Amino acid sequence: MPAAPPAVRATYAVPLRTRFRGITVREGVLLRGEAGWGEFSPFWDYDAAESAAWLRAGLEAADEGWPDPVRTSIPVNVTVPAVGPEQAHRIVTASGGCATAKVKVAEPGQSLADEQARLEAVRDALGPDGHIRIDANAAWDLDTALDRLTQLDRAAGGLEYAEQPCPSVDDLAALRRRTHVPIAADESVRRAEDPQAVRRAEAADIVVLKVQPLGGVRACLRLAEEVALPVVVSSALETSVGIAAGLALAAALPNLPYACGLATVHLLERDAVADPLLPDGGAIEVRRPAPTTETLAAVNADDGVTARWDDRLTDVTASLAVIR
Ligand SMILES: O=C(O)CCC(=O)C1=CC=C[C@@H](O)[C@@H]1C(=O)O
Ligand SMILES: [Mg+2]
Repeated sequence: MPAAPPAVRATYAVPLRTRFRGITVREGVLLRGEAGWGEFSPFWDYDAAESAAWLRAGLEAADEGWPDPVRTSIPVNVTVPAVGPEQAHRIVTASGGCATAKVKVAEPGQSLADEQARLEAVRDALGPDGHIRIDANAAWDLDTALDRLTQLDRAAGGLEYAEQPCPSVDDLAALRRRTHVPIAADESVRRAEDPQAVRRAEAADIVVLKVQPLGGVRACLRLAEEVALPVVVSSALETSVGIAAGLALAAALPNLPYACGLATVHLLERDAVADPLLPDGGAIEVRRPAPTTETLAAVNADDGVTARWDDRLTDVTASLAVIR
């Protein structure tokens, strides 16, 4: 792997259609190497050391490419941000045929009633055969999680699983022993020193793997094998350049029992490619669309944002050299 990021690169900044994860504009750098385009877009709350994994993933895409796929299409969930019930209904109906919805809950400032109304609307839009999962982004303590899971499971007409209801692995394990709702670990894998702790503590039924924070497709395949739990591949809200890496992971996993969280390009107002990776019939085709001069111009960041990302790339490259 080269010590420096490829010289051919483009910094993008694209507004989100709905506030998500506290952000309203998604930014990052697209890198072009011998194997194609890669994406480097750590959120700003990831420091240089944590962002090294994100850079490894972008460089893997640009310089090496990915292992061969074993499937050609990936079933996906529609992602429903913390919006009101009418909008939630519309998002599911316009999702491109998704039979699974992932609903954000535990958003600051929202009540249990808001969440119940959102879940009821999503169930109405999906019908009785659809699957509903929730993501609390580690917001609840154990007692709150127990209470909320009971209430939200009822409002949803059954939950497929709850993603990261509590922050600690111990609380996830305790919760898992006391609820029938399956538990998925996300932050406990992607931001943890020791992603295997989840398996040792029997804290989850499912792990959510994201290519950028976990250092690339090959690193995720190794982790999936070691952790030996069903995997849901999710996005980090990338452009289609980053989503292609998630699809490559989902396509290369030996087993893929659940829909993946890769249908997030529609959360962006614009994409970096002309033929975005969006679902059709509830699945996204495994392919790798490339940006063009015109599509890059449409998402181009201004000089100030580009300078910030140039600095960040320099810092993260330095920490990558130390970590490697
Ligand atoms: O899994 C999905 O449906 C979409 C991706 C998604 O929800 C996320 C992407 C990026 C950052 C996270 O806050 C969030 C998540 O927690 O899973
Ligand atoms: Mg999550």
